[in-house]
Amino acid sequence: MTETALVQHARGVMGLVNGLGAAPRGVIADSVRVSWERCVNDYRLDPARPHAPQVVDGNNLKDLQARHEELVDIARAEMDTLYDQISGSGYALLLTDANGIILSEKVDPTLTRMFRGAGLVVGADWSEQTEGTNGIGTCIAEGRSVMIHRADHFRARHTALSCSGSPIRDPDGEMIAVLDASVVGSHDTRTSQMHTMALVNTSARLIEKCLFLRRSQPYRILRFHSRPEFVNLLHDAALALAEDGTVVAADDMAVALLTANTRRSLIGSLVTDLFDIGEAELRQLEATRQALFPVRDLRAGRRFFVSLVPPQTQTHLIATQTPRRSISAPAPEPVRITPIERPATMNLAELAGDDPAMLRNIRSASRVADSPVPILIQGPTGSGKEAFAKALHLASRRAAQPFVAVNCAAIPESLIESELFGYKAGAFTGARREGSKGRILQASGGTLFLDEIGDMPLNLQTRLLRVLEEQEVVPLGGDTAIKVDLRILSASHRPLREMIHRGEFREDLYYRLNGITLELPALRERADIERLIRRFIAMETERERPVAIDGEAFARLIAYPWPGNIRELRNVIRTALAICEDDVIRREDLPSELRNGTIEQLSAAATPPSAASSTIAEAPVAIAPSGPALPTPPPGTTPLNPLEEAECKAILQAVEQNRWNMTMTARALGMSRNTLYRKLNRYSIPVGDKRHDKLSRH
Ligand SMILES: Nc1ncnc2c1ncn2[C@@H]1O[C@H](COP(=O)(O)OP(=O)(O)OP(=O)(O)O)[C@@H](O)[C@H]1O
Repeated sequence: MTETALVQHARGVMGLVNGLGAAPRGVIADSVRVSWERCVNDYRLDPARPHAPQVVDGNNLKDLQARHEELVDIARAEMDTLYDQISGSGYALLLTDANGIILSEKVDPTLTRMFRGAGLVVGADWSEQTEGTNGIGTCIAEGRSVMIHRADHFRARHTALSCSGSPIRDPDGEMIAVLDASVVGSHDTRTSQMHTMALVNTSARLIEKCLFLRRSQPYRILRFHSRPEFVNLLHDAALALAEDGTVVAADDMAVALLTANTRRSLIGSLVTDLFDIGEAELRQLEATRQALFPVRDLRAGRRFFVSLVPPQTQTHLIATQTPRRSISAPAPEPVRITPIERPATMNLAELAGDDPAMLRNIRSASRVADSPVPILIQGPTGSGKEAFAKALHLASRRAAQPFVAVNCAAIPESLIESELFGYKAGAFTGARREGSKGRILQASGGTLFLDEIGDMPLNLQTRLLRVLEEQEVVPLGGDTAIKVDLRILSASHRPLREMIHRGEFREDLYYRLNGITLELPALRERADIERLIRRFIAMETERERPVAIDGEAFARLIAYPWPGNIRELRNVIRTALAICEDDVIRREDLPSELRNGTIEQLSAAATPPSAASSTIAEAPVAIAPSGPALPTPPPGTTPLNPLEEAECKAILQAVEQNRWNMTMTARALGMSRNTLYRKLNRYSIPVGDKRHDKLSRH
């Protein structure tokens, strides 16, 4: 901001507070005006006065962090998830205590300097009393979520910031922290900041939930939701119960679902007065741990599903991670499998199985299940993107409305427009006489799933964007717009971000579709492949009696890299079941690519998990025995600056230490796999070397 702009901002603030002038820019919300008044009248701050950030000293900071260790620990995992969702957008995620002191942060390492310059550092005091109106301090002062966008800030020097802060409360309802996402110098509009605000709010609620569950460990915890698939996920409602069934704590979701006024109004009630459940049933539920039981809310009559977690010493928050499979130990005995009925559609929990990445996806998705936040599903072909989209639709309030899937890659380019937007009678030669409604209109009220969105031609991307922004569609040959109400889910196996850089995909459409991104893992990366194989055999067999798979065939299915993912696995199993003799699947029932060679050769043939998220340069890389040497940049690319060189070295080192396992490398570097692949691409580090891939699989 120029000197003049700074002075103008300060003058505008003072003018408004003193009732003399107009707001500095646009319309200022009442809550911002009230905050500015607090800054001037109560804290005696001057918006123009230069002011160094107030940072607590190292020892005091350590004390503060130690005092909030449990909170910081819980928040870290959630901040990692949120960061993955908004990484690449230049945000700093900040956790502060109830006084606005930053306790921890999650920042893109390349932007650290910029955030430091803006005063967003661990230990800094962002209370309203010190920094004036801002996302953290004003959230604390108002006791609610706030978005402070650019010129809403009181101090002129903060007007490059956009901040979204959400309060975090302890199980007693006391505000103990703020979670904030801030960006410097972004030209995003206030409206596009709303997405970030919604995600920050959800993360703050989830941190509260984890804290609630951890602090309620000495009690029985009753968890409930109207949708059975949400029970025992972080999105459900929870009541902590004393031995005799008295509610000793309730979370906000319980307050909302039971339409109570406050947490306090639930505390002291007997659970048997809230639901039509008796003590005997509670005991039975406690013994079966996590089994679901249908109940009715005795006051409002709503139906819920409940589970009961017994008192425990270890937190039981979310599904535990399954250890990675070992491919070196084939099952020696044939595995017998009892047939099960094939469900018409699978729900989210069934699709996720026991895979941690999939479970994380469900957690992310369940936060926005009933909101209009659009979801972009990325994953390699056949990994289950459409199945996941359908399950998301069925888990939302729109479940009874249409789910309309459009595969942008399958429709000829010349027909996409009429297929999507519909047309009036006689709109073009060859059009049906009665016209066509179009897929967008068909989906109105329900969900529109845009599959292979990366294949949509650029000119139609522009039209689609307009439909999404205005929520109305004009059919071809028509002149009146028709209002639509759409939930948008989209999917792509192509790297959309790279397509944006190449000018093949509109950036504004990308952000409009990508409220959150879910990455579906390739089948070879799933931790629950053995369970999936068993389940497919059980589902696909048409026999009534059990079937079996012998150890050798089973080991081959586990070792094979599955370039076609779940779809390929299903087809291989269908064929094997059709041709196998004596109801036992053996090696000879498998296709040649799985049948030939040793098991080690099969697994060594694995291709890198790059197809979904990135196109990685194939240039060879030289790795010196003493440590990683930097790859030679391909001709025509800009040489690396010293900072990039250091980052490239650190990534190479981490990649080697983690034996080219990209998931572990990303975790070690504290970045998402997507970001890692982007950086590998940027630094021309190839991941296609089969030797490395083989190493990563053991
Ligand atoms: N977790 C799962 N368990 C069982 N079956 C699954 C699972 N995920 C997907 N499937 C099945 O695998 C097949 C492929 O899934 P789907 O069509 O959803 O993949 P996709 O990623 O959308 O594929 P593409 O990229 O080719 O469009 C479908 O028959 C689907 O029902």
